Amino acid sequence: MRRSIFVGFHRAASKSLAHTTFTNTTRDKSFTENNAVFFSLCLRWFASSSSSSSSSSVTQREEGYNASSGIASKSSSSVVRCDLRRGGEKSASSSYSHSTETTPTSSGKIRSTKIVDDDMTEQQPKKKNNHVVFVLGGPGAGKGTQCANIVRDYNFTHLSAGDLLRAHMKSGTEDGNMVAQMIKDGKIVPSAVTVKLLLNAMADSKSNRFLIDGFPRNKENRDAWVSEAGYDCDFVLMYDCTEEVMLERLLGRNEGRTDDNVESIKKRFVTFRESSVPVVEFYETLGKVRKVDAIATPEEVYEKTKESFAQFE
Ligand SMILES: Nc1ncnc2c1ncn2[C@@H]1O[C@H](COP(=O)(O)OP(=O)(O)O)[C@@H](O)[C@H]1O
Ligand SMILES: Nc1ccn([C@H]2C[C@H](O)[C@@H](COP(=O)(O)OP(=O)(O)O)O2)c(=O)n1
Repeated sequence: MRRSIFVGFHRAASKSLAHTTFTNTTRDKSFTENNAVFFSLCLRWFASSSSSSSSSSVTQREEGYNASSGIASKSSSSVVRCDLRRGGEKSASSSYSHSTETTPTSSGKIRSTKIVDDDMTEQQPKKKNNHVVFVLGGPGAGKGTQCANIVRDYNFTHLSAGDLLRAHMKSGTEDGNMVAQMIKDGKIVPSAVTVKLLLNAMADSKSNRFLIDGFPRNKENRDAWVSEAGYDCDFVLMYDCTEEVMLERLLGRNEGRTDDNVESIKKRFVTFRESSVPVVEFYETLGKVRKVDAIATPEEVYEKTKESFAQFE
């Protein structure tokens, strides 16, 4: 904890230095004066924080996150940004435009992986104490089938991203038509559309346990979720299945879907391999993936699934 606070302190100091350097016209004089004042303030701060016990520091920080104070949201966005950079994705600023002064600068100085992961867990506030489980797996792996069992036994609300998108495509709007074409082509619909549908559905629900099925389909989906929802999932339930088995299941599904034909299915498999597998791998680096072998009878798959829900009994 002390180390985390110190890293924040160090970062704020670096940022202040950078700011001073680039904005002062009478650079040398002002630089020296500003930094003398700044470091004197820092020394005072450090002396006072050293005198308080470490347990009270922990309590204060935890309380800060729960209360969603300004300080808490600063720390939180700062940490998520580090994580994004580690994943080598798009620039943090484009994804988190609500960021504040404590956001890491472009100097790219990032904390160690261990500390980032600890902070991910500590700092993401859970809105309304929501529990969110992302359910992933290839097309036809059996996600929807197993979600129905979990809903029955563990009091979860099931939100299928695919179902929400299919309802949306029937709206007849331009947006809906675009979604229809993308689904037929096995493509992933822009995250803004999907995340909005999911968050609206959650807002309409009184539940605080959500199974979000078929989401996030790619890293962009995941980043948009964290940005908009403000928190990550509890864990990812991943149904592992071969394409051969999935193809056979999809061709026998018979739900009248526009994408359950050989041509669309092949495209969906490619999309799954190229976009969805990497997001599962990303969550593996966070230790959040619970894999279930999906090549068995539905009952056997469910027996394995239940192991991940013991905490919800
Ligand atoms: N373990 C299983 N064994 C055999 N068939 C299954 C199994 N799980 C699901 N199915 C069937 O496979 C098809 C696809 O399952 P579904 O749950 O809709 O997959 P997903 O939601 O992952 O696309 C459905 O017709 C379903 O009844
Ligand atoms: N997060 C998501 C989830 C689904 N979609 C689109 C693209 C998918 O091929 C279709 C169908 O998804 P759905 O989860 O219902 O079905 P499958 O797992 O492919 O059987 O919806 C999306 O664009 N983004």
